[in-house]
Amino acid sequence: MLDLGTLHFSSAVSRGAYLAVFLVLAVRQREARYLWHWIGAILASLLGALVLFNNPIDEQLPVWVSMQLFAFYMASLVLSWSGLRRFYGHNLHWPALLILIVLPSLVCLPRPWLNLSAHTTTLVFFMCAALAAGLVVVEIIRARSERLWSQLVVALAFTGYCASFLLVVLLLQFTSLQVSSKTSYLSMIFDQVTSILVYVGYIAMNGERANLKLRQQADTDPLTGLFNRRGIQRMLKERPCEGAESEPMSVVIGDLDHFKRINDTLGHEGGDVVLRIFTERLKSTLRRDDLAVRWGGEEFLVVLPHTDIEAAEVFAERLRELTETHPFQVCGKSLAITISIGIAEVERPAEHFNKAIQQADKALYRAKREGRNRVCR
Ligand SMILES: Nc1nc2c(ncn2[C@@H]2O[C@H](COP(=O)(O)OP(=O)(O)OP(=O)(O)O)[C@@H](O)[C@H]2O)c(=O)[nH]1
Repeated sequence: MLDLGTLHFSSAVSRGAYLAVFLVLAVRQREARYLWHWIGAILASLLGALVLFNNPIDEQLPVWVSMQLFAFYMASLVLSWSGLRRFYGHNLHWPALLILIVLPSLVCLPRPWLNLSAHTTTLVFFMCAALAAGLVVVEIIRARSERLWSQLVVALAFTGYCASFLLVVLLLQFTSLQVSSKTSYLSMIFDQVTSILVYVGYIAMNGERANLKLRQQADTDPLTGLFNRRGIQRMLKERPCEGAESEPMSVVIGDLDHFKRINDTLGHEGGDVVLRIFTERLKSTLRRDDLAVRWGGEEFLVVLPHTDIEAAEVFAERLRELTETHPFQVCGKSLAITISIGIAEVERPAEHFNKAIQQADKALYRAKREGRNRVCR
């Protein structure tokens, strides 16, 4: 079996390794300030491990050593929590964080004068530690909209920490449990496993979010924030039917008329403003399940689930009218802009989506040929 000294040593070494990895990440991702909190958390627990390494646990620890230990381990937990708050974009309340870090140490301070036993101060420490670990779990539960699988690993680890700290509180309070080399041995093994889950979990959360962001950027048109072609193809692959196969589905392709003239008179920036204003109008006409896509330069595609060709025509006509009757205010000028629209119903199965787009595209060209500012099917 491993002796306690070896466990403390391996704990310190593994934390040193995590520290190196997190430092590299923090230097490469300067905007990710939460990484510095997690670096602080690892550093604090590394220092705590070194203090334990230097002090035999079977003897009652001197007040000064207990204070250091409690402060380092509380700092590790609290900085984990503050890092997560930053990760999710929440504000920090530094005074509250500091109080939580130093409270167990402060309780140690008057120990010799108030005749407080080490047992009482240890109890306070574990209660504060359970609170801090619980706060981490609450933070992750509150942020479930982030949809990161890796945050579940961190939540699991901190649930384990919180439960084990509460268990120690109960045992200290209601049994004659003494902190000894045997209990320390078990807690060290538990900590070694759980801290791996926490730190690897943090690295995975960081990577998973970066991946999601990249994928979102690749699927989104930066000017309008709508899906681009790639985005809609992926979306349809992931949600192929948009409802039952028996449900109708239609596609609408709209192209702003004479857009080149707008660019020629107002410049490219003016043209961009028109595209943004049109996007807002388009969005205001959509239902929750409808998907809008920037299909090309001044061409927009709308996928309308649960919609037959008649209903799609009503939608398209409304969009055409909204564009025509509300002049666009750009660079202090009021512009009358119109749109030509082609529509088609998607034959089932949904694999015929591309065929429907070709049909809507043909209808759009007919709308252009027949004089623009109209809907064709
Ligand atoms: N401002 C701006 N212009 C764009 C963008 N993408 C494409 N365009 C311009 O859109 C114009 C499209 O011109 P055309 O394809 O000739 O079509 P049009 O002038 O709208 O004429 P019709 O479609 O026939 O009514 C071109 O001048 C492109 O440079 C963009 O992101 N921003």
